[in-house]
Amino acid sequence: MSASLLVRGASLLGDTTADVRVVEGVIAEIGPGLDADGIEPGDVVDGDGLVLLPGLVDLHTHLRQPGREDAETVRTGSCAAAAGGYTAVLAMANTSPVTDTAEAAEHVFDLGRAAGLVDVQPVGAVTKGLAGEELAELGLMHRSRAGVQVFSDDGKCVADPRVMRRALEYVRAFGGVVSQHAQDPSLAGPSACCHEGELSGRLGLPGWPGIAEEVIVARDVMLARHTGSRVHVAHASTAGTVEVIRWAKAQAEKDGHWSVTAEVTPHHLLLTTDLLAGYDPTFKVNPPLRPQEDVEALREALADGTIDAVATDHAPHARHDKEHAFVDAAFGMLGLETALSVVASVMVETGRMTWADLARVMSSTPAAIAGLGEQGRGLEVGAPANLVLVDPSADVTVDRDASLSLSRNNPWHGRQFGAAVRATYLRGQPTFGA
Ligand SMILES: NC(=O)N[C@@H](CC(=O)O)C(=O)O
Ligand SMILES: [Zn+2]
Ligand SMILES: [Zn+2]
Repeated sequence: MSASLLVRGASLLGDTTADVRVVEGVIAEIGPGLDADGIEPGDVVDGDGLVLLPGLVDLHTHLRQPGREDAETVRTGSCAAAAGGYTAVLAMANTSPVTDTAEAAEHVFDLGRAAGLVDVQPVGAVTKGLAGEELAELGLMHRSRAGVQVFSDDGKCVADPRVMRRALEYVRAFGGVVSQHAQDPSLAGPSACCHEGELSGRLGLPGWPGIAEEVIVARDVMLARHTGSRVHVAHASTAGTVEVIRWAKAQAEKDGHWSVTAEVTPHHLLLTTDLLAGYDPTFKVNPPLRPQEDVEALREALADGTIDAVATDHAPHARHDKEHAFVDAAFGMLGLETALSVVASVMVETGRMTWADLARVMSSTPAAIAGLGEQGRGLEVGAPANLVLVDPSADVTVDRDASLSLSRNNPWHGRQFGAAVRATYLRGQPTFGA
């Protein structure tokens, strides 16, 4: 397989039909009826009936390596990412050891390059050991070979406002961003595991109220404004969070010297808290699945740009951590392989967004937030050929046992979707399908 290919007759961003010629990993020509000179016959791809999008970029992936290679490795997670149409993923820092030094970040970066299926970009921890007290080596991680731009204690909230303020001040110097797992630890107590509401009462599960997210988001946007820095809201899950972000974006626009961005997960766009009625730990996740009103607000916010991006929060867990009584099971669910199908079904097939909008929220905007400029260039001549071919009229049923992830905590098992990834290319090299 060479890194040169010709994709014939696909609908670019779901719009115009054209051919795309890739030479040595770079988009060389876009137009109707391109000739196949110099392209091996096996490298001419029939795109008829398919939608061509730029490779997806995930701002929020847990790859588990180092430390929990029983749940996922950089290689298996990269395989799952490529199968989901991704060409870059940001690998969260809550590994063991934590990615809180330049060496740790370079290690994850190198594992990603060695796997070679997606660009693995490490996220650096905000605090040493995710303990929430002392800042990690933010500057050294940024200046390292890994070039860390995004910092997060994800899995834990940077709860101390003084620590958050200092982190924002620190990353401002080099244009970095702090991605916050917004969960006030005292409002959502230590055993909170389910949306606090009528259902949590009935099930007898400790509740995790939306306000525990919203107060942290409100605090953080004020800190970002005060410090003139950039804050990113990880996995936004409530209507109240959307309101705060909407207000904050309007202020940031007027002020001009700070910014807030936000992501939503595919599961928070479709699944609701009533799935917990069966006490199945597959549906246990942080933040918890919320009621339909929140889901509606998140969809609207994604469509109108209040929420900037979709991020998977792919969180693989080994059977022995997930198969427990609900209160004891680990938080998190798989997401890389199904994200495009879910977002297409909720947002595109319903007419809320176009394929071009989907490419914006799943590729160019997340690339911009993470400072991965080349990954965000999209379908233009001269851009790296990071491509995904999507079948918009597939009829697929998710099978957890067909997953390329090492884990099986798949909340989509048995669900049917109308769009599916057919092939993925990283700089012209096929990484899935094809
Ligand atoms: N989302 C989850 O439920 N779990 C994540 C951590 C996190 O994203 O907060 C994990 O690392 O398993
Ligand atoms: Zn989180
Ligand atoms: Zn996460």
